[in-house]
Amino acid sequence: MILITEFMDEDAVASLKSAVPAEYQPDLADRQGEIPGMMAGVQALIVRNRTQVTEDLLAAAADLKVVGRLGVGLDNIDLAACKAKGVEVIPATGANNLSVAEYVITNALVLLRGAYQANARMLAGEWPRMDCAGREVHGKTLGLIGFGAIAQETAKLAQSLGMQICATDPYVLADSPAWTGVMRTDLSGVLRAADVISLHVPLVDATRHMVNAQTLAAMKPGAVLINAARGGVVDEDALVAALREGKIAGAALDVFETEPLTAEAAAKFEGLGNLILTPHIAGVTEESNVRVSTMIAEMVLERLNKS
Ligand SMILES: O=C(O)[C@H](O)COP(=O)(O)O
Repeated sequence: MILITEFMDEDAVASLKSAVPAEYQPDLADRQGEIPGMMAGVQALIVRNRTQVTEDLLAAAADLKVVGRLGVGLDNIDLAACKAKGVEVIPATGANNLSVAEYVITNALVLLRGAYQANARMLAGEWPRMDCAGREVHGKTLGLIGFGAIAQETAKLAQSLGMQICATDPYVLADSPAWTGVMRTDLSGVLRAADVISLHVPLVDATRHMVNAQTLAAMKPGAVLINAARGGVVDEDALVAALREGKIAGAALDVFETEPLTAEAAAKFEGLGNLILTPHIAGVTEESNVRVSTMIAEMVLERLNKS
């Protein structure tokens, strides 16, 4: 039996159902408390980023062999507890690289251009030409904090637009071909050089609030920040202060310290110009949903067939 607790491409669900009994409840992550009670007989659990795969859930999952993750971030899964129970965790590595890379490039263009938030003023009869005359990305520097596969895809797109790239990542070896045409530096080097900074690190202890008052102060005046990684990597209060004080020129946030973003948690962003908020969709397009879902369906079935 397979239990799917969040949305998945319907064709991929159908292919699972044709092979093994599968229960598809795309809203089950909203009722997290019900999941442990449904785990008896479940050999594979398929989740996105909202289902919390905790030690408690695993304790109720005597038959579980594999967790398929319809995405790449694993901070909602207790990896140590999975390992201890011999439960394999399979992420959809690579399947949403392009959608995140396109998201970052779109936001770099929109944030530097500064032209797309004029509707209210124009509908009120204004003609704010000079306020909407922004900057080009060509010739600007994109700084990537974390230089894994998604960041590398983003770098390629940015280079095709004439951007320079600098990046930091202690896990990509100095002699990796990935660095060709990219300035390899450290965090402070990225903060100093970049006009656009994009985050590509997982949320772990070492990256929590990695972007804080100090790092924001070290960014170039006029620089912008894009976070499509994980909410906890950015200290939201420090970011709001930096935006209010004009220390940086804009930000795009796809991920938040609290998700879903409640009206209460969103209130601090009220009234900020050049701020783009999206609901954790950087990695989710129609196409990536098909790629991610197909990959996980195939890999989960392969894993179940082995046992
Ligand atoms: O980790 C990821 O790949 C992204 O956060 C997308 O994951 P999601 O599809 O669960 O939103």
